[in-house]
Parts: sequence; C-alpha cells; structure tokens
Amino acid sequence: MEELILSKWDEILSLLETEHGLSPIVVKTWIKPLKLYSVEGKKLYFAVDDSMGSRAIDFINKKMYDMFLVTSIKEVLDDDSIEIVIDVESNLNKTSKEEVTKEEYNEAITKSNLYPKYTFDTFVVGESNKLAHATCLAVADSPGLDKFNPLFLYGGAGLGKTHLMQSIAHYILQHNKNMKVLYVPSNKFTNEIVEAIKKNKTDEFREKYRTVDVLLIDDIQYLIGKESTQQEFFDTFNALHDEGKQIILSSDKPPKEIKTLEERFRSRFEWGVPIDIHAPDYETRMAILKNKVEMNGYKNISDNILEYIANNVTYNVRELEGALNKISVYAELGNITITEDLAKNILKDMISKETNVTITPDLIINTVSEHLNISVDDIKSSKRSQDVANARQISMYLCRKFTTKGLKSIGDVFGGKDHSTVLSNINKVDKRIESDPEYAETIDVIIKKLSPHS
Ligand SMILES: Nc1ncnc2c1ncn2[C@@H]1O[C@H](COP(=O)(O)OP(=O)(O)OP(=O)(O)O)[C@@H](O)[C@H]1O
Repeated sequence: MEELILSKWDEILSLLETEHGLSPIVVKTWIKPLKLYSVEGKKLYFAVDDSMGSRAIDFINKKMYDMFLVTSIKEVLDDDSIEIVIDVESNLNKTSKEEVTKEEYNEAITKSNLYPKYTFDTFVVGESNKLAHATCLAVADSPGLDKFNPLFLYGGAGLGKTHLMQSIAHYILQHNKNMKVLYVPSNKFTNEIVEAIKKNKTDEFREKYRTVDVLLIDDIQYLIGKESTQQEFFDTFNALHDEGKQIILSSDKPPKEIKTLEERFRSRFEWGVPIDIHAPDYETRMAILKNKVEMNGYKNISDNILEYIANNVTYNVRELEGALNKISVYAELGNITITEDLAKNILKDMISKETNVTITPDLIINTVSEHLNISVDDIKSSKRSQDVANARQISMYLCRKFTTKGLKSIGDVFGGKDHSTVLSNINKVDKRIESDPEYAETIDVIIKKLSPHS
C-alpha cells in the first residue's frame, strides 16, 4: 500500500487542483510536504514536519484540506474505506503503534484510575449521543488537536459522560505504549490541590498532573474552592494546553452556566467545542438494556419486560441499569420468568419516582407551550409563523422521543399531519440540536421540566 500511494502521489496532488479547486500554491505549501509516515490496514498516517507544528494541522483540518486529500486518495486508489490521520512527526513517533500487551494495558488502566468496563465497545450509540461518541472517537484517535482541546462533555446525570470520557482513555492506552493518561473526579483533584498547598507539596502535585499526555477531570462543576485552588488548576490547565496535551472535562452543564467557576475558566473551556449528551430515545434505551442483558448473561427476562423498563425509565441510563439489575436479581434468585405484573411490583418505587407522571403528548405540548409561551391551540394548528412552527417541531420531536407513539399517531395529535411531515419536523430538530448549542439547551430544559426528578 505504501508504495502504491507513493507511486500515485503526483496524481493525487493534481486531483486536488483539478477536482477540488485548490490552488497550486496551497497544494505546494500544505499538502506536498506531508510525509506518508506509516500505513496500518486502510489507515494512512501522514506526518507534518515538526517545525510546522500542530497549528499547521489545525489549519489543514479547518480548511478541510484533509477531507479533500482523503477524497482524492480514495478516488485514485478506487478504495472507499481509506482513512487518514495527520499529525506532527514527534507525536506519530511517540504514538508509534507498537503492540501494547494485555499486561501493559491492565497495568496502565490501574495507573490511570480507569474502570475496566468503560470502553467504546460497551457504549451503545444512538441518536442522543452519536455526536458525542464520534467526537470522542476523533479525540481518542488523535489526542491534542486544537479543535477538540479541551474536549468538554456535558449533559444530565447518568447519561454516560464518565463512560465516554474513560473510553477515550482506554482507547489511547490500547494503542499507545508510551502515553501517560490520568483520570480524576474533580473533588479528588481539588482535595489534592488543597492538601498540596497545605503541606507545601505543590511540586509533587505539579509533577503528577503536568507530566501527563492526557488529563481527564470528571464533574468539573464541583471544582470550586479558594482562589489559590483555582489558580493551581488554572496553571495546570495552561501548562498542559500550551504543550498540546489533551484535556478532557465533563460537567452537568455547558461552561457558560457553571456559575461557581471564574470567567477565565469558562472561556477556556469553550476553546474546543463543548459537546452535549442528551437523554436516550426509546430505541437507544432498548439497545442499552439488550446489551446489558447479553453482557451479564441475564436469563429469564423477556423482551416485553425490557420494553416495560424502557418505557418507564426514560431519562437516566444509570437508573435504567438499576431497574434491570433489580429485575435480574429476582429472576436469578427465584429462577423464575419475570412477568410484567411482577416487574411492575418489583420496580414500583423506582418507577413512581421516575415517572410519577407518564409523559403523554398532551403533557409535552403543555410543557412546550408554557416554556416557549405559545398557546396549545397554536401548536396544534397549521399556523406557519416561525415561533409557532418551532414550538410544534419541538413538541413532535419530544413525542417521538418520550412516548411510544408512531409518526402517524403523532401527526393525529397535531391536527392530522401526515407521517412524512412529522418525520421531516423531527429531523429538523435533530439537525439543529447538533449545530446550535443554545437550541439544544432549550430542549434540555424542557425535558427536565417533563421529568423534574432527573
Ligand atoms: N450509551 C450507553 N451505553 C452503555 N452504557 C451506558 C450508556 N450511557 C450510560 N451508560 C451506563 O450508565 C451508567 C451511568 O453512566 P455515567 O456514569 O457515565 O454517567 P454520567 O453522565 O457520568 O453521570 P454523572 O453526571 O451522574 O456522573 C454507567 O454504568 C454507564 O456504563
């Protein structure tokens, strides 16, 4: 493969000009100097000269030259499965894909404070988390790129932030022998700073936290404290970031809403794009349950029971797992097949806590109406003014997400809209959630109003 690419390199470069309209000077300055560093299967690693630095990579990515390059390579080689990674040579050296043995990996997990099971393999991807998942994979593959540094993951309790951030750490350790990775919950991090300052051991603290390649701090909203604590964190953050080390943070809210942190943190946290994780939709909840049943080898639990759980525990994956675990204990101990009545009984405390109120289309429309100040009648009407249409789209989206109604019955609730109109409205909301964080936040707030316990 390596030789093939080298032999076709001129053809690939010229395609960039003829097909993608890149000017000869751009090709000469940015693409031609890339060196094919190594090839692993269908993955090609290109090195940027260290002297050009990681800014060059960011520039290449930002201008989408990387995308044009991979398209040209695919076309010239007539192979659609090619992937490329562009990084500075020193990073590729450091991350040279030496085999990491199982023992080395296990040792690294313990040193890095990771839970063994929080890997990409055990994470179920659905509509609600696919953007977060894709971003985390990109970071895992090329840690330290400016556009995702820091990587800031946020979302409600129990939606998989810790699982996803640790998946990145696992992936990096699985593929890179020499990378130092450290996961720490923010309260532990704060305690360690406080202790270090008190005992005059800040040098040790710095040695521990400023020599890592990847630092993950969980639940950053709890990182409060005196000025000296925040200053130490600030310096750690800057020291790592300046050296192009990857920082990964999680929080229950977006940076601008973490009121306990000073503005200088909030703005830094927004350097990379903050990425949110939403509550899972019905299909994802079912997929998560089925996955857990398979992984844990649970027996005597039928799909009906999983559907019952997925319909009733709607917001928090930790609670979803909790409900399944509880049922599984009864199934195993009693060696009985669980019926829906029995499941209801076993879960009655949990479910009355989770869904005191069953989420119905009427409840959704009332909540959207109240939050956006648009009347229920307007939402159900065919009025097309922008604010009314927006409220209607959001209502349809939430009906799909939180009720078991199909597209046609959702259309009926909104004055008999046909299923393709409903689907197109739902898709619009989905797309906008991905591109407009403020809009996504509005939807999250409405969801919280629908399930106030979460
Ligand atoms: N998409 C998913 N696939 C599989 N398991 C998941 C998924 N999302 C969450 N989980 C599981 O749900 C549980 C809670 O997830 P996690 O601790 O990562 O949530 P969190 O968002 O960090 O919550 P908190 O804000 O309370 O710390 C974990 O056991 C995790 O493995």
